[in-house]
Amino acid sequence: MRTCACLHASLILHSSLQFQFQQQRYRHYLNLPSFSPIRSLFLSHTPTTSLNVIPRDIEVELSSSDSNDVVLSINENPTIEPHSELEQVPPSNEVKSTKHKKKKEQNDDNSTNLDNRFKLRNGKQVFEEKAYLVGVERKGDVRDSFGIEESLSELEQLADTAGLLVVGSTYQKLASPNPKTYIGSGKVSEIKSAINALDVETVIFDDELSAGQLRNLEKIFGGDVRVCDRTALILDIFNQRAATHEASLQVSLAQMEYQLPRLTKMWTHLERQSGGQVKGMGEKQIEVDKRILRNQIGVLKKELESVRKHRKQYRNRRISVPVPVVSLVGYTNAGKSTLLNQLTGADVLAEDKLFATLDPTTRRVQMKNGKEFLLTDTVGFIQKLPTTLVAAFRATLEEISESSLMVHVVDISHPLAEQQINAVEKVLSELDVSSIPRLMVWNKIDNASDPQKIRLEAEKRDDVVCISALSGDGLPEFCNAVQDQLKDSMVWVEALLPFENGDLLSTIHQVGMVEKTEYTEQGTYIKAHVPLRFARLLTPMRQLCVSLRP
Ligand SMILES: Nc1nc2c(ncn2[C@@H]2O[C@H](COP(=O)(O)OP(=O)(O)OP(=O)(O)O)[C@@H](O)[C@H]2O)c(=O)[nH]1
Ligand SMILES: [Mg+2]
Repeated sequence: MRTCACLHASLILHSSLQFQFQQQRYRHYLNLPSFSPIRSLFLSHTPTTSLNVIPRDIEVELSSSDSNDVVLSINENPTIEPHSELEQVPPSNEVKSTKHKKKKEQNDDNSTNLDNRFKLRNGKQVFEEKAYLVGVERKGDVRDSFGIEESLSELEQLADTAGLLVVGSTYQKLASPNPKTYIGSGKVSEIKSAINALDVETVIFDDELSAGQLRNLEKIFGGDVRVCDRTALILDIFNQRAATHEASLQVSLAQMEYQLPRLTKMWTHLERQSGGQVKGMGEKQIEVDKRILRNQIGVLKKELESVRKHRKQYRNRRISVPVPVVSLVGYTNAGKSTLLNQLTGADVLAEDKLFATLDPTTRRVQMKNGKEFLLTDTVGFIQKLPTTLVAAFRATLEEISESSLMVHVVDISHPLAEQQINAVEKVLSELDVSSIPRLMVWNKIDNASDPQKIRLEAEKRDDVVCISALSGDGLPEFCNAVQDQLKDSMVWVEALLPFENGDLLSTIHQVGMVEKTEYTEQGTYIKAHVPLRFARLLTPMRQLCVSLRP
C-alpha cells in the first residue's frame, strides 16, 4: 500500500513541477520541443528525477492523507525573492504598483534575454546555458594519452555541440581525486568565484563523477548551479541526435542506467528542504524510485529487443546477394560519413561536429572491376568513453562484429591523430572484435601540413591507405585495398549446409565471397571465401561435403 502511495506521490510531484515550471523560467524547457541540454537528462524520463531541478524559491510540503497515502506537493514560497533570472508571471489580480511595474519590465527584459538564448542545435531548439569546464590531470598519466588542455578543448567542442556556451575553464594536477569533491578545496573555491563572476549555470567535469561528488559539489556551488560530467554531456548530445526509434530507445536506456546510481541526491535535497522532518523518508523513496527506474529499464530493454529482432530480419532479407560487409570505425569527426557518401552517393549527415552519426547506415559500393561490397557507417568513438555507453549502441556493435573487415578511419591532419588512434584501439579492445581483420585509412590528407611526408610514412606500412574523402583523392586505391584485404583474410571452403542451417548460409553470404551455390537433396552446396572463424564453424559440413560430393 505504502509503495503504491509513494509512486502516486511521485506522479503528483511531477505534475506540480510542470505547473510550477510553466510559471517560472523553466516553462521554456517544457513548452519547447527540446529541453535544455543539461536539464533534459533529469527531466525527460522519470517523473521523480524532476526533483533535481527544484529552484530555490519553491518549498516542498509533505502530508499524510486519511488513507495513509503519502502526498507530496510543491508550493511557491512567497517569502523568498525569486532568482534574478526567473521570469515571474504575476497573478491576474496583482496590484499594479510602480514597484511591480518596474519589476515586470525587468522580468520582461529577462524573458527577452532568455528567449535570445535559445539556439537551434541538431535540428532542435535548446537553451544556451553558460558552462564552465573543469579538468583534472592525474600525476603519472601516460604521455601518449590526451593532455589536459587538449582534453578540455575537446570537452568544449562537446559542450558546443550540445548547445552550451562555454564561458571559462580550469584544471588541476592531482595525484588522486578527492573522494568528496573530485578536486581540492582551493580549486572548489576558485570555481565558486568564477561561477559568481561569470554567471555560470552549469559546471561540467571532464571525468565521470560519483553520485556523492555530484551532490557535494552542487551543494557547495549553490542550488541553481548544475554539476554534470563528460558522460552526461555525451548522453545529452546522443539524446539530441537520436533520429530513429531504435536510437531514441538506446539513448533513453543509457540515460536511465546512468541515472540509477545517482538517484540519491534529489531526495536528500528534499530532506534538507523540509528541515529534516522527513528524515528516513528520502531513503525509502530512493528505493521506490530505483525500482520504478529499474522497471522502466526492463520495459525499454524488451522494446529494444523487439526492434532489434525486426531490424535483423529486415537485414537478412535485404542481403540476398553474396556481398561482404565492411564497417567504418574511428574517432568522431574523422570523416567516416563523408567517405560513405563519396563512395556510395549516400546522403548521411556529415558535418564538423562531434557525434554527427548515431545510427548505422549501410550502402553498396560498386567497384570498376564489377566487384561489390557493403559499407557500413557507425557511431564515432571518443576518449574517456565509458564502455557501458558503447555497449548501449548495440546496433553499431552488431554491424561491426558481423562485418568481414573493419576500416579504421583516422583524421591524419589532426594534431592529436596518434592519441585518437590509441583511443579507438582502446574501445575496440574492450569489444569482442579482435578476430576481424583491419585496414587503416589516413583521411583528410588534403588538410595535412606535410602530405608528402605522411604519404611516405604510409608507404612503409602495408595496412595503411592515404585518402581525402572530401576530394575523392585515393578512393580507387582504397577500394582495391579493401578487396585485397577481404580476399587475404578469408579461407577458401567448399561445404554442404543442411537446410536447417539457413541462418548460417545467409550470414556467409553477408560476410564471405560466395562463388557458387547449388541446391541438392542433402542441403545447399557452396563454394566460397569465408572469414576464418566461419571456416571453423563450417568444418563438420566441409567433411560432409567431401564424403557426399559426387
Ligand atoms: N579537409 C577535409 N575535410 C574532411 C575530409 N573528410 C571529412 N571532412 C570533414 O570533416 C568533418 C567531419 O566529417 P564526418 O564525415 O561527419 O565525420 P564522421 O567520422 O562521420 O563523424 P561522426 O559521425 O561525428 O563520428 C566534416 O566537416 C567533413 O566535411 C577530408 O578528406 N578532408
Ligand atoms: Mg558520421
